[in-house]
Amino acid sequence: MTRKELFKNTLRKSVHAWKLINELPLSDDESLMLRHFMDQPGFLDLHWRMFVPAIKGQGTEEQKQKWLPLANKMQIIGCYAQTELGHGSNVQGLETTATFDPQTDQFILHSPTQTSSKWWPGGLGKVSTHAVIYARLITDGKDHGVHGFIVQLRNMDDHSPLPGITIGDIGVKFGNGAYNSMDNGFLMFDKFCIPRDQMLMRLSKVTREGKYVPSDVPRQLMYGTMVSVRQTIVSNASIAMARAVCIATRYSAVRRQFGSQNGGIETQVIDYKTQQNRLFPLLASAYAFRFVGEWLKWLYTDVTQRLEASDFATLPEAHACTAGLKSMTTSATSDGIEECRKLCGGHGYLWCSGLPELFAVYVPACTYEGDNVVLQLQVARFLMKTVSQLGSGKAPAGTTAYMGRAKHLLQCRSSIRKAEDWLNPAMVLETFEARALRMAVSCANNLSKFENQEQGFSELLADLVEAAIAHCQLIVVSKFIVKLEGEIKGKGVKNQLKNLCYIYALHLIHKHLGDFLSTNSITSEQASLANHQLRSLYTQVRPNAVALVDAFDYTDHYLGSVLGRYDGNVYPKLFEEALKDPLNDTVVPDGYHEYIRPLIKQHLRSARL
Ligand SMILES: CC/C=C\C/C=C\C/C=C\C/C=C\C/C=C\C/C=C/C(=O)SCCNC(=O)CCNC(=O)[C@H](O)C(C)(C)COP(=O)(O)OP(=O)(O)OC[C@H]1O[C@@H](n2cnc3c(N)ncnc32)[C@H](O)[C@@H]1OP(=O)(O)O
Ligand SMILES: Cc1cc2nc3c(=O)[nH]c(=O)nc-3n(C[C@H](O)[C@H](O)[C@H](O)COP(=O)(O)OP(=O)(O)OC[C@H]3O[C@@H](n4cnc5c(N)ncnc54)[C@H](O)[C@@H]3O)c2cc1C
Repeated sequence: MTRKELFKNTLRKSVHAWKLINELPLSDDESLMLRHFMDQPGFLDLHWRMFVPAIKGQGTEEQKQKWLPLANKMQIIGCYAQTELGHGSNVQGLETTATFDPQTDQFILHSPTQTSSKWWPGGLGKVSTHAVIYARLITDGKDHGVHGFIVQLRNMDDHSPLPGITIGDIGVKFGNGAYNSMDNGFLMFDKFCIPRDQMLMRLSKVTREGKYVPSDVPRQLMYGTMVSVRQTIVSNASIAMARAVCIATRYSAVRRQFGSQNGGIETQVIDYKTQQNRLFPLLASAYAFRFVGEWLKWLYTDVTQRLEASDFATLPEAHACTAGLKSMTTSATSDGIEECRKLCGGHGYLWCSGLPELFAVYVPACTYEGDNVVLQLQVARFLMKTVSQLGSGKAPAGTTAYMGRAKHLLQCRSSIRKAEDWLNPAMVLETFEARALRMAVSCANNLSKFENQEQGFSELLADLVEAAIAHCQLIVVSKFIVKLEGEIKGKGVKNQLKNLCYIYALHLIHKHLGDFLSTNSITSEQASLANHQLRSLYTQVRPNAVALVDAFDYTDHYLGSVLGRYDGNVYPKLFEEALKDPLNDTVVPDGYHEYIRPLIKQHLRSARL
């Protein structure tokens, strides 16, 4: 499809999905599922996942009563317009202004520079009638920082931009189809006026007289919509990873190379330990991310309930967990999808393998909802704060509770003696805790050598990110272990999940061996034992690998991959796909007479053939 066709077709699908949701009707969870199977980024994502939650989270009761019924019936379509051409990560650096005019009781929205243009918001370019706009609030010449506003962008009769608004699509993005179904947009305001009651005023207010009334709740609640989406992105990472792994595992069982004896069949590539060493940790990650996603959903629900009761104590942890896990799981999944493409050899590079499109549509997850490095630095700040409070009498809680055992974890030596000891959950956990704590404490010690903490922080950024990743990996491993300790129906299933849990943990040790050795969390002998155990786990997973990906229950239609077909009938179908290519419509290609024939003829003449 051309870009225009792709965009229009996605509009068609989105509106059809919305019709089904109402007609059947579907519950909220079912509606999310339907969107998932629609399987293309589109304006519904931003309307439901960001515009509506932003109003719910930051609007007053009156604002919710006014706007939510319209949004819930999709009589208005909204998006979330925060990022600007010049500023994305640095939200406090946004330039768009919203200046209160007491004479008209209005805010004047203005884009003072080119870099202040909104740039990137999905659904903004061509579809949205409304947006939640983030702009600097100015009253009486004073800048109060960034706040949210509900703004109508387009005329409700003919969809034209309202006077004072310039709006459009930012152009083609990575990949052929991928994210190009979405109208990520730009937007500029030229002194555009909105009524005062369209500032989202649950957190802070501007009175009729133009007085700014700050809230008595943390201003970070303004970032709540991002926290909510980051949480869902973790579960989505599992879905995308599982999809790539399903394709690569099924195909690795079909594909044979070398090893034929006396004219017999060749070896299935899934039997090579190198293939297993690349594939099975990704299979394990798909399960691990699913379980940590379930836990994160619980954490998010818990913090939401606490916030409603004005208990803000767990907000920093919820922010650190959603930011860190969003970052860690999306980076691992993007890398994992690419690894799965390589695991499928040359055929993985074919569009019909389903992997190139999956990669192209998935990889921006490392950037949207917060650049992955920037987000890990938020985790690092949280860790440094926690370390600095050790010994102050304030016991670390939640995911940093292990830091409360700092004295032990800083000096303990792993008691792993034989390979099977690596199947002991307490020993594995302690290894990850020791490594995470020691990396965090080492950063804190190095920071303390700087007179200026912020300067020290900038100097140590790379180490801080590594410490944050170590903490996030510990969370994933520990939540996998907790899952195993809970109720899992079926002993066989539990055994399989145990294998995957240890593959996940031991492979991380192998991959980040430098961290584990340099922090003396394990010895090089213990590292060898971990490798030995890993190989044995691969052997145990091998006979069940295909069943473990079938368990994801993806249809062939959803996978969209010739290589990942459930029936394994890969080669005939590759031919069928090839023959569908427009280049094969004719035997002699268009251009032959124009370019190939004259070239050949010229050579034939000169060679006197
Ligand atoms: C085939 C498949 C197809 C599709 C895929 C399927 C499904 C998709 C699934 C889900 C996707 C859903 C939606 C669509 C996807 C994309 C849409 C994308 C939308 C966007 O990208 S919106 C824009 C997002 N932008 C960002 O994330 C910006 C990142 N920057 C920030 O968040 C902050 O500015 C930053 C960097 C965290 C903080 O900057 P700064 O240091 O300047 O901090 P502040 O001074 O502002 O605050 C300091 C203080 O506040 C704490 N804090 C920061 N953030 C939060 C927070 N969110 N909650 C709580 N607390 C927070 C921070 O720790 C500091 O605390 P301290 O003072 O140290 O105690
Ligand atoms: C597909 C897609 C959809 C999007 N949808 C929306 C949307 O609906 N609404 C919306 O408002 N926005 C949206 N965005 C924008 C997105 O949120 C931002 O792109 C994202 O937050 C990153 O910001 P940036 O582009 O400014 O990156 P930058 O911050 O410019 O990052 C560039 C580089 O600088 C590094 N860097 C930046 N700051 C630091 C630091 N402090 N320390 C160390 N390194 C740093 C980063 O790691 C990165 O390597 C979308 C983006 C994409 C790609």
